[in-house]
Amino acid sequence: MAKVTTELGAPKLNKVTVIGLGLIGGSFAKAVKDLKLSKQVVGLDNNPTTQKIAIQNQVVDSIAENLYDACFEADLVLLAIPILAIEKLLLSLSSLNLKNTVLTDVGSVKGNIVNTLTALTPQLLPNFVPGHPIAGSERSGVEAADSQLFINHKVILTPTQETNKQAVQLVHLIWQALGANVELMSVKHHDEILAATSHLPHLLAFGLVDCLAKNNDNLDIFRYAAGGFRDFTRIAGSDPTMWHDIFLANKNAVLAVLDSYMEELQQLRIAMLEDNGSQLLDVFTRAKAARGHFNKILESRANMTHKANPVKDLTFIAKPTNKLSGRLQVPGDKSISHRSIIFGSLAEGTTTIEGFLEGEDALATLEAFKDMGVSIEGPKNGRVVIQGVGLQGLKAPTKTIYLGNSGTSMRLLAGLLSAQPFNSTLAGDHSLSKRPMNRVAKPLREMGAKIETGTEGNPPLTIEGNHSLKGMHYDMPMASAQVKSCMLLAGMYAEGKTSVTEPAPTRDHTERMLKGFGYPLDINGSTVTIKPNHKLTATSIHVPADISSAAFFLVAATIAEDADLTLTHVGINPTRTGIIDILKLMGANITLENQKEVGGEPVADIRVKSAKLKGIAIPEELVPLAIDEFPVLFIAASCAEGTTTLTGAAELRVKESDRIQVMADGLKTLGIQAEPTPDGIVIKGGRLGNGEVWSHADHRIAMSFVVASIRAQGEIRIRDCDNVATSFPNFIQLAQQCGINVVELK
Ligand SMILES: O=C(O)C1=C[C@@H](OP(=O)(O)O)[C@@H](O)[C@H](O)C1
Ligand SMILES: C=C(OP(=O)(O)O)C(=O)O
Repeated sequence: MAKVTTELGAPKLNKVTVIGLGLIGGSFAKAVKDLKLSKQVVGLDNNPTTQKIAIQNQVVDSIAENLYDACFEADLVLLAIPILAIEKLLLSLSSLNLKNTVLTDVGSVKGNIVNTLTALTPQLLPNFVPGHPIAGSERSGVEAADSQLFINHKVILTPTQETNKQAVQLVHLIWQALGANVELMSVKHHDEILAATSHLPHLLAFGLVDCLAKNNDNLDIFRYAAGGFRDFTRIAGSDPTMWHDIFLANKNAVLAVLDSYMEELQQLRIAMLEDNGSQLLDVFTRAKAARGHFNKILESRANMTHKANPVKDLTFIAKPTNKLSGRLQVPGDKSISHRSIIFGSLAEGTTTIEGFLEGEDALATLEAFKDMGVSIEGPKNGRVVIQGVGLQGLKAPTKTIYLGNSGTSMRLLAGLLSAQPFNSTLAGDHSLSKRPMNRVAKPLREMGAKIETGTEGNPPLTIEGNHSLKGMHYDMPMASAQVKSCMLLAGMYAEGKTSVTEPAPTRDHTERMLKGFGYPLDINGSTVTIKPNHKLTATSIHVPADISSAAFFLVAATIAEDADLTLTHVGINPTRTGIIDILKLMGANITLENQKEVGGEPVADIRVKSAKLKGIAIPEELVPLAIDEFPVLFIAASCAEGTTTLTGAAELRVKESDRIQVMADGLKTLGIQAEPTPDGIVIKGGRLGNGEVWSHADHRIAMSFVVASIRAQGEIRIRDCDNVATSFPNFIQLAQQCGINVVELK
């Protein structure tokens, strides 16, 4: 098998062959050729006109005379012919003795190909990587070949247990080099998803156009047809032969989704017949909300065109200032907001939440539960009302659950969904798609869960339902409240007891909230134990202001020359107050006023005044208690006299960005000596200069550099700030309100 050169992540091959030079085959060949991924690119197509155009348009280097020549010593052969023709081709290929050649295809149905391989040509199975680029268009033919066709499109690979891992890696890398986002999936799951999202809509479009065209008045119908008709039937212009093949090959999955669609139409028909407006309204409102969510997914995919061609690139311009004052209430706690939705949905009865964070991360969790059939009203001014469905009441989501930028949503949901009687897929944005998920997948698998991750243990997560879990004891290798919470959620459904021991205390909101919902659990030192067969009873929740958001103002007021600022009603759960302890060790002037307990969580008003800071060695035991606050603590360290050293914080490298490296880069740009180490950083206090820094789409980095501007010598331009909305949507307004000199560049 060809040696894959991973330099720049792109393979270097000797010979790539494409059989079938239509739009997809031609575009693949042209892209491989343009990017010089192979010394030769050979095409095979039995249409002489296609052969001519392929050479003329430099889609391939040469056209082979026959299958043998085409495949001889090829490293990779891509089969891009109609699905039903593949069977015959596989039989011919099996007689060629293709020892080291990797085969892959582009068909939009995978089951029939894998069945044929298994039944008729099992010797091809190890080197055959079934694939499907989702990049079709109603254009067709080699003349439409476009080497950019796959950029930012998904390619799904559905290797079987027999598929050779190196073969999968080669195909993965080559698609990646063509700009595609590669995902792995089981064959069955792929075919069901495609039946619903692509095949059914095509069937409907073909059917509607045919039905109207048969009508005597069709001329008038087409003449007056408006945008709705055009939008809905665009895909009826697709290649009839190709679609004929697809429907026959994926018959069962399409019939299943067609039946449920026909039932839905039947119900809509009855609702109209019976003048049941409220039912119509219900369906349309639900559909509109779902479509709105889908738009967000599309938008965020578009955002993945990031860096080279950012669709949005929110820039903050921040300038020095001296005086900060006033009373601010920052938005609700993100960790508690996530958990309020999760437990409210799983409870029996109606849960009301006040102070919910209306940021994108917490809203992603909220949407996920709506996708699973939970009725949730709001948020409206921080108020959310959830009609809980009970521990066994979630419904199968009809599509991939999209969790945007939110690691907490994905890791907590992984535990819950592993124990459900239905399949689910969890996906996220560009940043979340790179974050480690084996930390939850591994222990969940030990409990009996069936989870697939991306090749590097990253999202998407594909979770197979209907596997009963067994309780276990888990000694967590890292201090992570997300892993702990994931295990506790799975433990509510597992047979026997599930216990988790953490290496250092982490935020305990899950434990507190479980108790608040009346679910028993046992906490003994660093070990939490949970058992199944209890229930959650609806309650009301008051989410305190997020100390992780307040942190920006705690540092801002400390480093400003003339500051006296109060942050009201902030959660001061002792597993979250590392920021206060660390700042105080550095010499900050922080006092807690008005302390009380609200809904099981301690809160206080935090008053902070200007102070002269000194560098310290940050005690390692405080690291998990301030884990999200380090970017802004690095700004405090830059303004301190002397050196601040952080160790034991390698976790910072796997957050929304590598927070050690990204902060070090930004601080260096501003003239501060900041030396990253594998598990921390060494920062020498100095004068913050001015310049342009990049947040790498990390909300906390963006806000931290706004804080830095207070003591800068001039203007700081902070790029890539859109994600501030994930945790702190009104950050700029509150910053301006207390005197920070910052604006969004429009
Ligand atoms: O459980 C939670 O709500 C969180 C736990 C922490 O992550 P880890 O568990 O990965 O440390 C933290 O960084 C994150 O912002 C929120
Ligand atoms: C790490 C964070 O969140 P999450 O892991 O939920 O993406 C954060 O908010 O800093």
